[in-house]
Amino acid sequence: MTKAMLVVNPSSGKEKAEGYVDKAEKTLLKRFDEVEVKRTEKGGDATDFASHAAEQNFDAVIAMGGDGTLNEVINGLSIHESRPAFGFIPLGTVNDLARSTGIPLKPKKAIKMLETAVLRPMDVGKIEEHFFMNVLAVGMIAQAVDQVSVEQKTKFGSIAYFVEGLKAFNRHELLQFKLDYDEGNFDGDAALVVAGLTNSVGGMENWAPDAEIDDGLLHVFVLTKLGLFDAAGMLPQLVKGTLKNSDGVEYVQTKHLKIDASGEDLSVNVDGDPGPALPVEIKVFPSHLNLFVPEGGKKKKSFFKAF
Ligand SMILES: Nc1ncnc2c1ncn2[C@@H]1O[C@H](COP(=O)(O)OP(=O)(O)OP(=O)(O)O)[C@@H](O)[C@H]1O
Repeated sequence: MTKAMLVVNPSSGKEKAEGYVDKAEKTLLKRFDEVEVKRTEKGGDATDFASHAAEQNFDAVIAMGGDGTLNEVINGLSIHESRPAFGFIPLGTVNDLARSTGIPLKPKKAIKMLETAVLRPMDVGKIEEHFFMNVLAVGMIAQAVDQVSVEQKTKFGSIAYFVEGLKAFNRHELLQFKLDYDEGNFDGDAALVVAGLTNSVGGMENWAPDAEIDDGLLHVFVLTKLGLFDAAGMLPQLVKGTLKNSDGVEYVQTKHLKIDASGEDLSVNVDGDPGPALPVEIKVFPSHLNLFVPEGGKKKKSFFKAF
């Protein structure tokens, strides 16, 4: 007998989640013998539910929510030896994992996709004691993104990030960073360090076109200049998918990373939410989870059918 858990954050996606629960449950019942629906009430619930599902040998945990909820579910699953398959119905503002895998951004379509979805291995990162699925960012702009409140996101969606990001350009001072990666180190001034597992970062799908969700690598970008003028110069490269070649950008691929910075008390933005303070150690767990992705997606060789 197969069992799936549907973890719903009713506050996510401008509080529209509830309207999709019935449809999602019915769709999952086409694939699984039993579906348990769990609604979160506060931060931490989604992690506890997912962890419980792993302990109870559920076959799959499907998250319905924004990146915060997805990150929590990944944390609940990743600590276990035996991990249920992971799926999600995106409801938030950014949804880089959906953008990177062809999972529809529209909830109705994402639910429909689950009927025929296949499993694909995905890497998970670990920063200190916390797992992540998309991206880490450190610098003044990342600090600014941390200032966006849940209320602002619910009301204004991605515009809230944009406004806070623009404000931060006024104080884009360079910081003294020290990075250690597999094949070297960086010791110098930078405005922003971004380390991603996915090709899409902050909703920008061409950020790191080389990145695959199962390549076992962190794609690290060190932006050594980042005034409004420099950012405008990088824009065409970002559109073309060649950001790594931009003037003022250092790019490395690595499995391990240490980040430190002197001066400011900086914390790391993890998958769009505030995370631990520097210094931090980061490690990739290759193909740690199996993710439901659209049938016939981009990279067929590592897809497999289950349930
Ligand atoms: N019932 C609830 N009411 C209010 N907040 C909740 C509830 N359940 C969970 N939360 C909190 O809501 C946070 C934000 O959720 P999430 O990121 O999934 O949605 P979002 O803010 O709409 O998406 P995004 O961050 O992509 O914009 C979670 O990290 C969690 O702490």
